[in-house]
Amino acid sequence: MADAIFRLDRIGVDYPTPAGTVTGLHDVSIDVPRTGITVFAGPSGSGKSTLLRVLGLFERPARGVLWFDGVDTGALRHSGRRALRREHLGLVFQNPAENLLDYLNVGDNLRAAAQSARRSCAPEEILARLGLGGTGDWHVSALSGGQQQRLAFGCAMARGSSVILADEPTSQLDEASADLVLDTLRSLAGQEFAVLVASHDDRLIDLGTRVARLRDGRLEGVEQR
Ligand SMILES: Nc1ncnc2c1ncn2[C@@H]1O[C@H](COP(=O)(O)OP(=O)(O)OP(=O)(O)O)[C@@H](O)[C@H]1O
Repeated sequence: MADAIFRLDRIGVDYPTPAGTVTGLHDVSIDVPRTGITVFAGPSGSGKSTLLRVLGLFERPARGVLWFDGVDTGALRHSGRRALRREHLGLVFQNPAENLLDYLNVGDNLRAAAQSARRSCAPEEILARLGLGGTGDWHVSALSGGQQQRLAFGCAMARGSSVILADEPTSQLDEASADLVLDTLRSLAGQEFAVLVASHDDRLIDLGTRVARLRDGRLEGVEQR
């Protein structure tokens, strides 16, 4: 793929356990496009979270090469990986509370996210894009779980992230809140981000512009839509 933000070549991850080595990923090779929603789908234990941790530069693979925007990330030292993460990668975890600072209001969460990437941001503009206009001075706990997840995506936008990585962003939400997250993903799909999501939620998988199916740590197939 000419315009890939990530290129993975035979990535393998091992976990040492008391019972022996568990292989989390076996020889995963895939290109991830610079825009659109790439969904990593698969049953529990298939390697989705492991793959997102590798892509988020939290986990160094035992084997294979991971390029980010043409850079071989395996050749980077810890500080280089951290800088790349800070400048380009936004993370959204499954539990809304993990994504936000509960002692700051909504607008200050966006400002803090921007500052962590040494940027400034216009909170009201981001909130309006997310359908959260007018909530800038609200306490985070006044938002529903779905709105908090929307704000977490907003924090990634405030950081200027070119890639947003989301691990099961709907799994801890009721249906109405999950709908808010799905709407947010729909609106991000046409924008300037690569959105990478791990999920086994069929409604989220349906939104994928590229769906990579994993099973037992192996890539079973990639569907371009
Ligand atoms: N820290 C770890 N130590 C040992 N084994 C691990 C660790 N993390 C993941 N694994 C193993 O690696 C494999 C892939 O796990 P992973 O969590 O990536 O799957 P998943 O598809 O995200 O599952 P789920 O949907 O349940 O979160 C599984 O066999 C799992 O048991």
